[in-house]
Amino acid sequence: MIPNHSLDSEEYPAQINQNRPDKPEEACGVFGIYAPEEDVAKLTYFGLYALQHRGQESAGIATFEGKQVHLHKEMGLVSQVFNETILHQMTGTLAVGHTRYSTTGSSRVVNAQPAVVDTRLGKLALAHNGNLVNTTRLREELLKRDCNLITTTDSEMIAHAIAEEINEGHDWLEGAIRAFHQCQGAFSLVIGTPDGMMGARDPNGIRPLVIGTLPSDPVRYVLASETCGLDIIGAEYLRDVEPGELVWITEAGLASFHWTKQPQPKLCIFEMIYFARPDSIMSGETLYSYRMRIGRILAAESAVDADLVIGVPDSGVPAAIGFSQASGIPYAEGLIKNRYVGRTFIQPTQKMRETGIRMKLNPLKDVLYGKRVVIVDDSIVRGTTSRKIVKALRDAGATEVHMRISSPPVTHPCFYGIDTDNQEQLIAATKSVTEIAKQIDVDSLAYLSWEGMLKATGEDPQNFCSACFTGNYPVTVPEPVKRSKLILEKAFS
Ligand SMILES: O=P(O)(O)OC[C@H]1O[C@H](OP(=O)(O)OP(=O)(O)O)[C@H](O)[C@@H]1O
Ligand SMILES: NC(=O)CC[C@H](N)C(=O)O
Ligand SMILES: [Mg+2]
Repeated sequence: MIPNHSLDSEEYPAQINQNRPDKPEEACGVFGIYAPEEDVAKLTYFGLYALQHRGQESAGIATFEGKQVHLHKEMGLVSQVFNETILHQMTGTLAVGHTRYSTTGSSRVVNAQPAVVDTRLGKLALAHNGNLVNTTRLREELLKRDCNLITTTDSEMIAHAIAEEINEGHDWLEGAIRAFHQCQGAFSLVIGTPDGMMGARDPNGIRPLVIGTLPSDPVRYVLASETCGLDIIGAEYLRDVEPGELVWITEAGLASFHWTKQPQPKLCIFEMIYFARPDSIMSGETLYSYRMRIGRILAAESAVDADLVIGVPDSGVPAAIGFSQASGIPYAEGLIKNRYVGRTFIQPTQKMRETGIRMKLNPLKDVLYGKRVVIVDDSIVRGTTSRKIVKALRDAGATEVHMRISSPPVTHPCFYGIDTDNQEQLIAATKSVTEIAKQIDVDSLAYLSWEGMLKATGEDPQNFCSACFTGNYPVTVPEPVKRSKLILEKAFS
């Protein structure tokens, strides 16, 4: 157990992390389970294992045994942070877990989650996916209330805001709800307490959070960022935590509270396009199905004459299959992914990122030689992946390379918990499609339309946040925060 981290030299304001070439596009994974009869630490470990793609910097679990909290968190992957011995010591009736990719506050162990904070009712342990946009104000308020903030994360601020309300006499639920009203931005939360576990989403439900049940009597509940976190432990998907909902899970079961009068669903569409796992259910179906469908729409919108369709593993593959089905052009595997290389390339320099891509994806010469190839990926963010891949395909003998992207151009950074880069790093923020095609050296390039992407969800397009494609941010981003990531108007025009 390592409760002893302290922050020595990092300065505040902890604005949203910016301009870090080593950052892939990720968010965080949260998990929680209330099941006194089970080994909750081990089940949380498995849940986090399934949510590893959401954050690869650090991992942590807190278990509650009455008022006692066992906490272990470290930098690294879930499999590196935990082992049998550690998990064995983490007894309890409920557990909360987190895989982190930092968005506010640096990537250091002190900032790893769950954030554990003392209150008059006992400790709370909070795991957060999302990102607040009003951290400067919130921090000032908390400091005025003499809070002992030891990290530079927004997540710790939420934990302290709840603790402050509890310490002023409110109970867990009132305290949490009062604190949520002080937070602006994206927050999907799992919060452990000695008396039960909470799950909550911000009024827009920007980040996902689902509820599952264990096949047990009495019914026990599980919370996870995605349904793949339920599948791995044999829990059944019950439903999503709704935007603006708080669920309270105790020995008595699950109670639901709608803590805000005007919830307005704005699920992040990038979760559907790229971020979440294809076997996770969102909007009533697995994302594999959604991604196949947008591949089909892409083929209809931007047909091309070619011999072969290939996908960029992993996340480009379902759309490539859909593209092939709709166009009638045969699908093949043209790039083999080394399964031991993580989701993306966490290297500090551009040169190392590029080596990372070669290490990760290797072209199949026999498949590609002499062929006119359509290559489908889910997104182009900085353009590093596409440029390298196109070169590799040509080196392998492809005679033409046509790139098709199953999302619109990413032109704006995310402030709500996916770490798309600073705007000037986003290739489509400053370049036209023709310029991008030239830069990545393809014979043709086409993106999915924004309308096509949203129509394919089968839901009201208003129910999604697509700010990274439009710049229309559903939760107002304060000017100083905007400035930390956006190209200033003058420079842009
Ligand atoms: O334009 P870029 O900045 O290079 O980023 C875009 C690439 O990054 C993502 O893949 P990633 O390798 O992160 O994960 P995946 O294996 O799940 O596809 C995405 O699917 C694109 O392939
Ligand atoms: N990507 C996320 O969801 C990160 C959660 C939180 N903002 C942090 O930086 O720790
Ligand atoms: Mg990819």
